Amino acid sequence: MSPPPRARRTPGWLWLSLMSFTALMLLIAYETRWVHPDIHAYFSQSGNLTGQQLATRSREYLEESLGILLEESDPDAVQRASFQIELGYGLFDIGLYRNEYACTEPNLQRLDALNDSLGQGVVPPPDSLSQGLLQPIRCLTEIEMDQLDYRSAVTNRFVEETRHHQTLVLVGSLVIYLLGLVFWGMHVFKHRLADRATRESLRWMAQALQDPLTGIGNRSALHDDVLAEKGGTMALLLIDIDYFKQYNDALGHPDGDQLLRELVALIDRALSGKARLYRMGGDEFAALLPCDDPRTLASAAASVVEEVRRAALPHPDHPAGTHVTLSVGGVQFTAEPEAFAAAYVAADRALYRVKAQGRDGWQLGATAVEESRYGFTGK
Ligand SMILES: Nc1nc2c(ncn2[C@@H]2O[C@H](COP(=O)(O)OP(=O)(O)OP(=O)(O)O)[C@@H](O)[C@H]2O)c(=O)[nH]1
Repeated sequence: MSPPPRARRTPGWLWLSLMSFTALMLLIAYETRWVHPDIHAYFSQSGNLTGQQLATRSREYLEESLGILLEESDPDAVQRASFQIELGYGLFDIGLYRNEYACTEPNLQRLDALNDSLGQGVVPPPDSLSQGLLQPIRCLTEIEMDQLDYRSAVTNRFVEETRHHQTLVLVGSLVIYLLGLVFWGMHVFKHRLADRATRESLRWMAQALQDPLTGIGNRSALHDDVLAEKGGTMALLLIDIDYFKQYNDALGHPDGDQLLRELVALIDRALSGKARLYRMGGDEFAALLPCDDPRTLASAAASVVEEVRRAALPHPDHPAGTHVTLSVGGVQFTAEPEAFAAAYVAADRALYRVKAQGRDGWQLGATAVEESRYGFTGK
């Protein structure tokens, strides 16, 4: 049998937002760490002569040699001029100039020829001297200008590209940031929805266990609470109003409802707030309280009956008196599902024994206590 297909997990909004913010951080790191060295490398040219700088220096050597030859003609000056021309030649004779500037080759030849004749001690007349040096100087000047133009064009392009790049980074950061915020908002929204659903479920669950008229627990709540007490020794009292039908008939159902609420408060007071109360339906209540001793059970049952007697709530149509009375059946039991079921039957029987014997009293269930030993019944 093939295993069931695994449910595909989609990343939640929280993860999406965290991923967006991580992407944003990476983008910023890229911008500050990777781009910066590029800019630095481009603008920092210390130690490297550029195409323009070589041409400038070469031209300066040639101009110097021209100045020497025009002013002096002694052999020493000629030698110095020849040396300057050689230096200028060396800086002029590079691949970049030869490949890209047509004037380079013929002017290098002119310099060669001039230097040859200077080497033989022959200083050309001023006209041809000017030709021999001025032409290369002019060529070098053109190269300088062109290289300057080239450099500013490259710089402009680089600045433009950098600006474009920065705009992209800015827009990208903004988009990622906004996406992150949206994802985060979705996460918070979803979280709130889940919270609300949980609160709603808890409210429904609480309502499902509550009697809406009196606000105390209902029959299901009693079962749940008994299960929660697992193994504990408890007392269960079943409490029924005597002649409630007549009360309703005489005073109306709203007054009947009010009596139900008042009795809850009285029963609670009788048991000193130590019992949990439940409405089992109609005019029947239950009380659940911890009870290690049958005497506690008897005194709890008696207290409930006494408290209502003391309250002397008028009952205009009570066949046997003038005030509201209660019948109570009690039992002690161990909080286990089966023991509880038996205890409930025993308490119910005890209650009906009270009813059968004229009401307004209490009895304890035989399964829980040895009636013969304690004889706990009360009028
Ligand atoms: N006002 C009101 N009456 C209710 C409510 N639920 C049940 N009752 C009434 O409670 C009465 C219970 O009547 P019975 O079961 O005959 O009990 P009883 O009249 O108290 O008689 P005994 O228990 O034998 O003393 C009925 O008349 C129901 O209409 C409720 O929520 N509000």
